[in-house]
Amino acid sequence: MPDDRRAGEGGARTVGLTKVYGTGDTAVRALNGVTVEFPAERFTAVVGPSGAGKTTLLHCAAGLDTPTSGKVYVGGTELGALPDRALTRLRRERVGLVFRSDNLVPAMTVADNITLPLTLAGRRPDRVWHDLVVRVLGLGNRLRHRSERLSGGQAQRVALARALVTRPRIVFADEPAGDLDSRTGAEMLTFLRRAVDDLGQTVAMATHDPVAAARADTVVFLADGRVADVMHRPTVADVLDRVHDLGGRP
Ligand SMILES: Nc1ncnc2c1ncn2[C@@H]1O[C@H](COP(=O)(O)OP(=O)(O)OP(=O)(O)O)[C@@H](O)[C@H]1O
Repeated sequence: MPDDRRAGEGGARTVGLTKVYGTGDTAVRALNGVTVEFPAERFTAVVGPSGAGKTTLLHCAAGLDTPTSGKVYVGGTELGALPDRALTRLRRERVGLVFRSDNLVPAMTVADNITLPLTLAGRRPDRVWHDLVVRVLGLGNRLRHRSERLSGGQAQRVALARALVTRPRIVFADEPAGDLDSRTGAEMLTFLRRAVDDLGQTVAMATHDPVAAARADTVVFLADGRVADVMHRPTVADVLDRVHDLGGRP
């Protein structure tokens, strides 16, 4: 589903991003000059050991957290230059989020959970796009189910559909398979791939898992808040080797 506007303006990128939590002796430099590209219509994984800054990077890139310095662009728009209301709107309409154990509203149907971001924004779904997302994610026969009856893997797929329904510029996924067993986790990664390959979406995913990372088109290695390496067309063995070279387990 690529469109020219999307291809022309790119997915998202950060330039010299720094994030310091706290002050004085207790200050933690979670990001230290991170320049990274999440190209349009590509699947990018961010890998690194615990505390490397993966979640902080995704949160800053998604406009959920404010960097201490540096810039974030979603499409052609610089987030730091936006007034609050415009930032809220961009976050709602241009960014999709999928987190570990994502919270669906349990008493609502799958259908209503998927369209929730649009309902909150007072918008109607684009039916053609909505139906395509539902079909590609294999949720067509679940739409009337109550969300509390879903398995963990199904719930994550609904969370992905909810992230995609606004047709965002980019979907940020933080350990989206982290709470799933390995088979269901692998399925979730297949659906993230489909979001890119079949729907022309852009995905940025943080993970500890080299097997998950190898499903991406590009892997960005983070260590101590810095980009340590970027690998294109990764294999599991290459990711494992690189993680080992960088001095640790992912
Ligand atoms: N709200 C916060 N206040 C203070 N320090 C924080 C906060 N959030 C994160 N940090 C610190 O920033 C650093 C980076 O954390 P972050 O959660 O981004 O890493 P991560 O790579 O996602 O780790 P994990 O894989 O364990 O989730 C860590 O040292 C963490 O303790």
